[in-house]
Amino acid sequence: MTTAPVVRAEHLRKAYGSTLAVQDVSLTVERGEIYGVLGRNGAGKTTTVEMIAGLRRPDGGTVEVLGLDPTRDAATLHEQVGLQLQESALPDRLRVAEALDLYASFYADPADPADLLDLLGLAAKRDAAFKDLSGGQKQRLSVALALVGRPQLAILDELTTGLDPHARRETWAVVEAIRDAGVTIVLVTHLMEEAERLCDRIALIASGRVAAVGTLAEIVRLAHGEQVLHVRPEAAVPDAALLAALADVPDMRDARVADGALVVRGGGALVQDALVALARAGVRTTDVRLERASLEDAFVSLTGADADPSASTDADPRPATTAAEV
Ligand SMILES: Nc1ncnc2c1ncn2[C@@H]1O[C@H](COP(=O)(O)OP(=O)(O)OP(=O)(O)O)[C@@H](O)[C@H]1O
Repeated sequence: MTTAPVVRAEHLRKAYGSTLAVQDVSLTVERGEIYGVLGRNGAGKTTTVEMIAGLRRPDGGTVEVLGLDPTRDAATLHEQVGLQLQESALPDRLRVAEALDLYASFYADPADPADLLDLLGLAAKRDAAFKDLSGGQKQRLSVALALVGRPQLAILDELTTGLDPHARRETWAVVEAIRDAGVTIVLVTHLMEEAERLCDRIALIASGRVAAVGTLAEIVRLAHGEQVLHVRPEAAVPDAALLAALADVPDMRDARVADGALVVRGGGALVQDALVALARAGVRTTDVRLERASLEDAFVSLTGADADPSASTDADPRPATTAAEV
């Protein structure tokens, strides 16, 4: 098995007229991973993956997929790359099994449609017409169609947009099953929770550029350091006195008081150093809690974007205090 990356994109650029959709995107997708391309609507995610898929020719930069040029070697790559694009539609009356058989006929060595229907939980729907499928079932069928050519790479764009939380979770399980079957996946999403749940590595895209790339843990660390410490003083202490007590804590990036509790962010030996500094200042503490900074915090910090839950039109299973979308 080769260890060469499945996708290697360098300094990709693409404009539509005067709109510079992708300004400078470089990314490398390794074999076997689920690679997330995460960003707000209009950030340039779809344009990026369309260049990777060979559907658009870059204005600048280079892209290689499985060692080939997606535009020049489109015919060869068609057999190797499965593509599920946003809002794929099929004729209303086409039945699930018919659609799969039709797509299978495009390939020399297709997957067994029955196996795919099992994998995607659609076996009971094999005779259902496209128009009678639920949103989640339609999405899963579109994934099945992307996989029928037995691709090495599957590109899945906004796979769960518009699905309810239950259908979304089912679809996530399918993506994991596909990865476990050996397919490398590029997953375009604007859902934080989806990226957190599924992706081995993530490229955060903002305004046509890569704001950060890495594992979730790396991105969070890059943005905030590793730790967020919440401490509540036993007795009321003026805010200024609390903050003054922490003034010399090494590796502290931020400290603030909210509702009488201190929230301290930083790296290194933050917890120990902050608690010692408070003790030295005579502040007795209770309710000490350490929190992992979330991907959403990291996104806001790295891209300067304002995570605004009201911008969302999707059902979001998480509490309203956290924005699930970027
Ligand atoms: N065919 C097109 N013609 C003109 N402008 C386009 C076209 N496709 C995309 N754009 C513009 O390019 C920018 C990037 O769009 P793109 O679809 O790549 O972003 P995205 O991150 O995938 O967003 P979304 O999640 O909304 O699809 C946006 O400003 C968009 O309006």
